[in-house]
Amino acid sequence: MLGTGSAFAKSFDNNNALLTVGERRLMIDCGITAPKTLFQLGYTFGDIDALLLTHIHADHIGGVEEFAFQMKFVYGRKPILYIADTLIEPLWEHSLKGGLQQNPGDTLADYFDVKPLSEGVTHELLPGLRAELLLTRHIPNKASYSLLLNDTFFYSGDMVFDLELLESLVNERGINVIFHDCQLHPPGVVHACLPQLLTLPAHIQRLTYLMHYGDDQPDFVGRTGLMKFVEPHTTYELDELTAK
Ligand SMILES: Nc1ccn([C@@H]2O[C@@H]3COP(=O)(O)O[C@H]3[C@H]2O)c(=O)n1
Ligand SMILES: [Zn+2]
Ligand SMILES: [Zn+2]
Repeated sequence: MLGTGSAFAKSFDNNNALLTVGERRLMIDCGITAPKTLFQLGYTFGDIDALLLTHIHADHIGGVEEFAFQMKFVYGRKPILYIADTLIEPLWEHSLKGGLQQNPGDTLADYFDVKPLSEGVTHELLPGLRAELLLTRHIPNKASYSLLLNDTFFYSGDMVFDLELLESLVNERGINVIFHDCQLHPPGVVHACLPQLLTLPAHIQRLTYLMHYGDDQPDFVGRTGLMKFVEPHTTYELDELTAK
């Protein structure tokens, strides 16, 4: 995990991840803090093969302009950009064009090898890494996607509490690890909040790890029921997590 903080956290970096599969690396979201975090952890943008974006908020896309410019002008190649088909136009028109457009007619494709993802369809992102996007509720009229990885691991994009979805993922789809965004204080208007997540049945809590939390997270250690916190700047072995 590059970071595990909420959008406003200052002691935790943005909730972004770097997945390594064999020799290849996929970054999940690239927020404001991602360029500096990568540097602090000893990576460069040149180490990244592909970027996947969950939705358009600065803690998830605020570092994309630098990523795009560095890949073009420092590393001289187009990384893969995996993104929901519905987000391509708003990402360029509403967020990136102001900084990245150099010539009229420039598009995302001038910086990235854009691979549109359709919701509900499994795509192979890297050899050995399959992903399905799930449209999950975050902010009304704003698309945000969560990820099902290799049919075993659920990684929430920002989303509200959705008991029905979590039950169906675990009870019907065989998900055995959940990384879920967690707002520590209620009410959970645009994120699941801790009191809501504490109502999850025990067998789901045991599979659940909390991320995207605020600066007072240390006050909540030991107060998360059967759920654990995802730690920042920490590597998790998916095979080990999902094998439990
Ligand atoms: N309707 C909204 C919209 C946004 N927000 C806050 O702004 C943050 C943007 O990044 P986030 O990680 O989605 O978390 C959002 C809320 O903290 C919020 O609280 N209510
Ligand atoms: Zn966020
Ligand atoms: Zn968000």
